[in-house]
Amino acid sequence: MADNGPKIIAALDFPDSEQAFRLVERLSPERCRLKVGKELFVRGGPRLVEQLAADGYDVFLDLKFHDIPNTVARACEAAADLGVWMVNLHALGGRRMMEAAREALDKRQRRPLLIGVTILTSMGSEDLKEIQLPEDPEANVLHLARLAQRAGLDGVVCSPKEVAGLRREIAGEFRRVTPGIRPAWAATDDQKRITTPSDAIRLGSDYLVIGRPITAASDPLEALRKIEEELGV
Ligand SMILES: O=C(O)c1cc(=O)[nH]c(=O)n1[C@@H]1O[C@H](COP(=O)(O)O)[C@@H](O)[C@H]1O
Repeated sequence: MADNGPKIIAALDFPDSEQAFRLVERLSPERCRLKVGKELFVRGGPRLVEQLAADGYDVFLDLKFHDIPNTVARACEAAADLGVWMVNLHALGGRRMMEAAREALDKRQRRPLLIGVTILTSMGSEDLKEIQLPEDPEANVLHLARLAQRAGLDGVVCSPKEVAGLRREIAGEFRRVTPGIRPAWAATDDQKRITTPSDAIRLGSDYLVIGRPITAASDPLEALRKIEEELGV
């Protein structure tokens, strides 16, 4: 369901704006989209997000909102004011929370894509058992994705491992945004449900969120180039 733009979303998980901009100034909006998550947002603030958007980048503001419906709806409006392309919330916040966010964004002329995080890609069966959720990650992802679609969301974040099931079960225009991407040459880190970039595309991911394989590489641009080569772009 992705548009024709780049499928790679580079996660700018840097401790400060300077480091983020050092990489960004060597990229281009035609090459990748950018994700600003909690670490960089808390350090760099909304102005950094506005700057990236003004530079022509599609910005995914990844703050994973999870709160009462009113709070999340207002936070989504604030995100939209920054001119971001995509914003996310935790589907585990429930249907009413997701609906409130969608309704708030619907009042606007132009709105970001609203995406629900299902089960974090860092979680495996043991982690789910501990919090008394069904142990099968895919069953949880499918359930939460159906709920998200009914609440009017534009898609979900999940691992590429669950994408094939989502394609079978959920019809229509529903984006599948997948972190948990690890080229064969990269470390797994704290991620549990992972695939390579090419497998993620083959399985049907619309967008690949990639952080440390690029940002922690000794040569981030070379790492990105190798990923593009693997994807044939
Ligand atoms: O919403 C996200 O972007 C997200 C959801 C999820 O389930 N797992 C996940 O890793 N992410 C984010 O995707 C990025 C993955 O980074 P790396 O593991 O370094 O490639 C991080 O910025 C995470 O915050």
